[in-house]
Amino acid sequence: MSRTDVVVADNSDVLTASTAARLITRLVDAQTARGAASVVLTGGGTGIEVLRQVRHSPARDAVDWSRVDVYWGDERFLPDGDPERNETQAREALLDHVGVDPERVHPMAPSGGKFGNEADEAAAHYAEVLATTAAGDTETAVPAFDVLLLGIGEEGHTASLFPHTPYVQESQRTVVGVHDCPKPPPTRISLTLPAIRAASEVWLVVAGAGKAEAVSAALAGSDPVEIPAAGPRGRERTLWLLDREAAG
Ligand SMILES: O=C(O)[C@H](O)[C@@H](O)[C@H](O)[C@H](O)COP(=O)(O)O
Repeated sequence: MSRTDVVVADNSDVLTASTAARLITRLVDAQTARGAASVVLTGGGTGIEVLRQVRHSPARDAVDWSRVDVYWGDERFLPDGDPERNETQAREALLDHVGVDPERVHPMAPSGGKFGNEADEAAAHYAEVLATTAAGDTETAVPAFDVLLLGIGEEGHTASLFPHTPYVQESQRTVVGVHDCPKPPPTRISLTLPAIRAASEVWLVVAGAGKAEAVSAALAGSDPVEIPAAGPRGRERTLWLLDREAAG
């Protein structure tokens, strides 16, 4: 049975630094248990700052980065190398500074690449990548990610699943092309809730008073169609990592 925990840090600096320490420990524990670790990264300022904090942590290299499988929960569908891409920011913040195995880093496709400007095709391809690496891990053809990181927006979006959209209601596909996003850029790729729920642990890392209402609504068990951040849950654990402002 999955459990939900809420941990509140005094401020956003303590939140991101402590989340980085927790992530390092989670990855080391996974590698100790099964020889590898898998993490799903998020975009957004808070999520990227966590990666920067991992990079600067004295404990960073307790992780064998060559045995970490890296995925993304969502991506802005922009040209390769675009500074607004979550992949670009994650590489600058952490991945380019540790010894990850390029074969084990799985970015979502950029626009203008092999899928041109077809975000839906790029999304379908990422679903195939997940199914291939899942190897029967879970019933949803998605790897049993050790930890899946998420941020949330003030109106309750998470990953690129926004309120009252068909994407947050998707129950079959694991990855979708998302169009007309209210948060720029308008076209994205996102894991769906069934894919997110394949993770062993889901961590929602949230800072700032502007998010307090969405956090409160999600924790109160709102309908994910209204508050998508109410939808994610880990198979073993759902962890809300908040600063005091976001905790309300
Ligand atoms: O690509 C994105 O924009 C993210 O995946 C998005 O879900 C983000 O995590 C939240 O919007 C929080 O962003 P902030 O941490 O910048 O508020």
